[in-house]
Amino acid sequence: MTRYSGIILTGGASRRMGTDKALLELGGRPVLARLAEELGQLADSTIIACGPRQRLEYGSLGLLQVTDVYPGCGPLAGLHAALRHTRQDWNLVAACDLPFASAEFLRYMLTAHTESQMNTGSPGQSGGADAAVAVSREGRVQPLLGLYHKRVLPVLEAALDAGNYRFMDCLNKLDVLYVPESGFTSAAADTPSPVFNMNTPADYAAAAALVH
Ligand SMILES: Nc1nc2c(ncn2[C@@H]2O[C@H](COP(=O)(O)OP(=O)(O)OP(=O)(O)O)[C@@H](O)[C@H]2O)c(=O)[nH]1
Repeated sequence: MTRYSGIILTGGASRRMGTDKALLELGGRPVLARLAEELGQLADSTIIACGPRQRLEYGSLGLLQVTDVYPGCGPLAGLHAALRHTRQDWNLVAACDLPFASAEFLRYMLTAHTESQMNTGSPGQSGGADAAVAVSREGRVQPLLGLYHKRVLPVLEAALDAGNYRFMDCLNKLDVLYVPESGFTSAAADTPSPVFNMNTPADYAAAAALVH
């Protein structure tokens, strides 16, 4: 059975929100704690890819933390830093501004990934696509919710070394499975979209209204 590590990206500046998005509370808990619990359902252990200041602020949550090797270079650098430390080849990734990223949706993505491996005739722990990323119902690619194999590290590192921090440019160099949210149905009614993106105070208010 394939084993997974978990990665939560929190190292952004949260400029639009004006406060650290990872520590905002939804349903009485910080988003970071919610995501750690969701990833913890599937991953052996979870790493937070954070900034240096956050290491102290997140201490009480008791999660492993790493800081970026390429500071100030965006989420690509966060994924790079985390992949250098995770134990498993396959890594489940969620950004802290996707508060409704769920184990249930990630399981759906894993099933899609496994099926694609079988369809391409390359089943096995390291066969098939290098990554699987979510695509919203509106067709927007969300690279910060998905599955990445450690073998993507050299591609990430080359891009960071070259000063190209655009995530999509990296995805275009990888074998990526794009998993549409539209094929996903949650077992629970009224489940918020797993790719709901929370960047501004208005987004936070909308997210809070979705939590019962
Ligand atoms: N480790 C790490 N994570 C990052 C970095 N930049 C962004 N992230 C994370 O990636 C996700 C998406 O970030 P963005 O919304 O693009 O940027 P942000 O800095 O969080 O927010 P803004 O300052 O409002 O643009 C969030 O979970 C961020 O915490 C970075 O340089 N390092």
